[in-house]
Amino acid sequence: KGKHRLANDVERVVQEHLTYVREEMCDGWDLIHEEGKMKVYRREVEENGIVVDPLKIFHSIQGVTGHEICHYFWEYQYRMEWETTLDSTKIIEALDQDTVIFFQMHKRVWPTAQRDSCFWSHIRCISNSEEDQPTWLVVNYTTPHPLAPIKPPQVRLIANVAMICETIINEPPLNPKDIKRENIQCKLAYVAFVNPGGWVPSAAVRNVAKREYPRFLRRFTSYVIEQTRDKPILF
Ligand SMILES: O=S(=O)(CCO)c1ccc(-c2ccc(C3CCCC3)c([C@H]3C[C@H]3c3ccccn3)c2)cc1
Repeated sequence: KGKHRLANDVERVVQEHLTYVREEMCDGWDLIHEEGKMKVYRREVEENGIVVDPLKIFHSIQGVTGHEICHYFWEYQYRMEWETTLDSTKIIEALDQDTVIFFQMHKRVWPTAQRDSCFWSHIRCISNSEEDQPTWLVVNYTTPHPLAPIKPPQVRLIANVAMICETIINEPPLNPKDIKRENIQCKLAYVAFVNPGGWVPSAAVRNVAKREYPRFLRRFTSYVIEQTRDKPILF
């Protein structure tokens, strides 16, 4: 199938994330939260007085693959089952079988105005050298769309989010068919650049982010563990 109108944007943003995710976690990143294998880092950044703190979360989940994490993160039909911060979500356009455009209404976070978001969402498998498992990723990136007009007082979020996953197979058995869920784990890096799109009280957004990102990742990963428990492993 031919290239769609946003194919070049998708390629550029995916490559940026792949380059960026490997960046050292030292300069200017604060470890703001740790629970189990989850480490949450943040940089404090303001643009024109608006908090746009980049956020990076590293996590390792036992018993699921990177493909399964990305599948449940990208697919529309599961979203309202793990996303607790949305009033609604819908696909307004499909660009190809791996790239769709979402329009979402986010729950209002007092005292801020309600946010909505319109972003393309792309899922991709990157097979590196054949002996390792492939890397799976999802990128959500804000884009304008005629079916998602800005409707004040709602404020349009500007989001650039990536979920990048590796699958580790511990003590691989001779026959890959014998791999069990207790032998696999997913190492994920979640990166979020979210600009609230309009004035918000810095302290309020920083507190909400510090609480909500770990909560969302905890809930999302538990959801994937539940959904995949009795299913064949999706590599
Ligand atoms: O991973 S995704 O792509 C999943 C797609 O559904 C994603 C996740 C989170 C957001 C988001 C949206 C709004 C806010 C703020 C801005 C002013 C008022 C709300 C925040 C900040 C506050 C942090 C936060 C983190 C997680 C959940 C909710 N709140 C984050 C957007 C997309």
